[in-house]
Amino acid sequence: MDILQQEVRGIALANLSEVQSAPVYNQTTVPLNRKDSRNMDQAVIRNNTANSYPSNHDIEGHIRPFQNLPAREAVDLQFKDVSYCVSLGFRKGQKEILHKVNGKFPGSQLIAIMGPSGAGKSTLLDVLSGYRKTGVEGAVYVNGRIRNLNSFRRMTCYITQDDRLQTLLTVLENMRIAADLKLGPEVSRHEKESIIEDILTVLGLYEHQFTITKRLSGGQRKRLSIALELINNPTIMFLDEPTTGLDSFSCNQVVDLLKQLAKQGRTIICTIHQPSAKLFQEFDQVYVLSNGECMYQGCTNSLVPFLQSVDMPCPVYHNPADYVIELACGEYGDERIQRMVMEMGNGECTEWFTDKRKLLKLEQLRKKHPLKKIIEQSEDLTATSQVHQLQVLIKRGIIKAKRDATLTHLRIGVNIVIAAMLGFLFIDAGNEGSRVLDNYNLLFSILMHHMMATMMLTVLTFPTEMGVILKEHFNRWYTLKCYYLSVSIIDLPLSVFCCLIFTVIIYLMSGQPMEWFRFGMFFTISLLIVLIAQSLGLTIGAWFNVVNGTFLGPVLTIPMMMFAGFGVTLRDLPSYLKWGSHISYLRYGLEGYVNAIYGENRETLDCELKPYCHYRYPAKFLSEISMEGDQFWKDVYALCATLLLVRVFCYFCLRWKVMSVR
Ligand SMILES: Nc1ncnc2c1ncn2[C@@H]1O[C@H](COP(=O)(O)OP(=O)(O)OP(=O)(O)O)[C@@H](O)[C@H]1O
Repeated sequence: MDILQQEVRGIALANLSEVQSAPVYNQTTVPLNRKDSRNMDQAVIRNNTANSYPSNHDIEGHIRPFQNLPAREAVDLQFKDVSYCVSLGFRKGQKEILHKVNGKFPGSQLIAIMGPSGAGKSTLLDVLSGYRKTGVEGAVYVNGRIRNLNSFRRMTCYITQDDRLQTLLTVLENMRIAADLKLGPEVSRHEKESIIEDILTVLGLYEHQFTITKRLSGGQRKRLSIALELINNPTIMFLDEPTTGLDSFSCNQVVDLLKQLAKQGRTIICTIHQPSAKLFQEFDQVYVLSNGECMYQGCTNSLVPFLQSVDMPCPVYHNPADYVIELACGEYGDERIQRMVMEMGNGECTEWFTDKRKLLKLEQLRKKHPLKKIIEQSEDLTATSQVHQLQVLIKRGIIKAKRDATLTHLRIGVNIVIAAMLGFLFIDAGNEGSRVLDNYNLLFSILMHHMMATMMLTVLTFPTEMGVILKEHFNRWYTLKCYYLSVSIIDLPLSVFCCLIFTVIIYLMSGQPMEWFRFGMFFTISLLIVLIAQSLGLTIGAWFNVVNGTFLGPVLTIPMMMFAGFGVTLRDLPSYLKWGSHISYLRYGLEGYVNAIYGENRETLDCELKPYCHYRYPAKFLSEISMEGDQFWKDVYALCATLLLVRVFCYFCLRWKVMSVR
């Protein structure tokens, strides 16, 4: 398998040297056919409008090539007896989605996996790309040799159906980040810029390079998804429903582009629902699935003769793609499906390929692609060092944070507004002996604000980010460790700023003691609570979707509140529940606040509003709520330990989530 890795590396190195020398495609411009000229006309018309697509043809009518993405050596993909099972849950058994399917996907071809909804198209794509590993049986061969997943992933990319993009970055920023993460340090900035310019031009995104991604149209987003993965010039591209949700013009553009990529030696495999007759003709090969079995495999043009041969002729004027889907749906009876599956040998039959002689057997493929010298390759699939990944991810995080209306602007606004509201409600409560209980309520309110506002914001926003992480991590942009570290680092200054602004407002308005060390203690506790809440939010957001997370976040907080010592003092907690107060970080937070304000031998309080002040002496109040003794540092240590634990736990949750979907 290492030899295969070596082979891939060889291709990659060859590719790099080609980038530096003469680009292969300078000599191999592809003349336009009739369809191309039609497209060019359309492109020209659109170029005259405000929202234009740039033409990807030169003035002589040739398709403008990828100058900086040289051709790839074609890679053959074959699979034998591939089955895939999912567990339906505890004691519910298993469900087999793919039933021992076989197939051959030769290199340099644009291949469509078709079938009705639920036939198993996405599942087959996931299995072939290596995205799904658990529950998979059978063998996948790459150039005649059993697939080594690590080597295979180095030469492939996976483009999901939903465009998982960083919507707050411009097209160019997205491309630059992708180039920085996906191209090794040996590629210079100039080369990266040339590659980006080339890809954006060919994909018709050059004119939109300064547009924020969230403002792109569906078709442009899809092309950007493809552009991002093209940066490191993959040999095999898997695309899940690249045309879904696009108008016919955008569909044609995307498929035309895929065809160009296939012509350059890449194997392009995509699932597709029900293509129009015109779009269907664009594909070189079709693989039709029905209920997890192969009904047809072969050249697109051979589908009609095949249907004829099995006595299911395609009606005249009927789109063959529509007809075969109708058959696969069982509209003409299940026995027809079974007949086609049998005739096809569940994908083993190669009768209907264009040029059968060119289809090589596994041993012939191995001979054609001999083993190369083994070079040790690390298990790490990423192209750059972890320090570099961290730098790039932090850079991206900062751009996002500056533009994020929810996580940054709203968060700062909420902190200012809530601090001012609480300040007005508890104005000057901090120094007045008759308002000690009010002030205690205020401290608890501050604790709840820091906890809920930070946690819920993360619970609501992180699940959206999870999809992007899954895609980028699978496509080897970065390691999870680097991503997690970057998130933690980026959030820190914002947390400090929000906490500081909140603490200053509330501290001054509520008339807390004007001593720097007390302010420092108060701020420290606030910051630790915010960081713990953020980590809990990340954990819940990584594990659950938005709906479950929104429910579970507050619900899981209730026991922590019970044990904080607010309603029931720590002394009055039943002995069998005392353990709860030791694990409640809210208890340490509240105790820390109380100590910051009333501990450290605070002097006697003013008593101006009422003739009798029960808690004029702070020590008396501390004793009554059983928080006497200066516990502050113990609380800080406990909060630091909780923070560390939750952070580590969060990382493992994230890891587990990334692994479990596969
Ligand atoms: N984790 C799972 N548990 C149970 N059933 C599953 C699971 N994943 C997929 N399936 C089932 O497997 C079948 C194939 O799903 P898949 O998503 O591959 O279909 P598809 O052909 O891509 O459909 P569509 O075109 O609608 O996306 C469906 O019936 C789906 O319900």
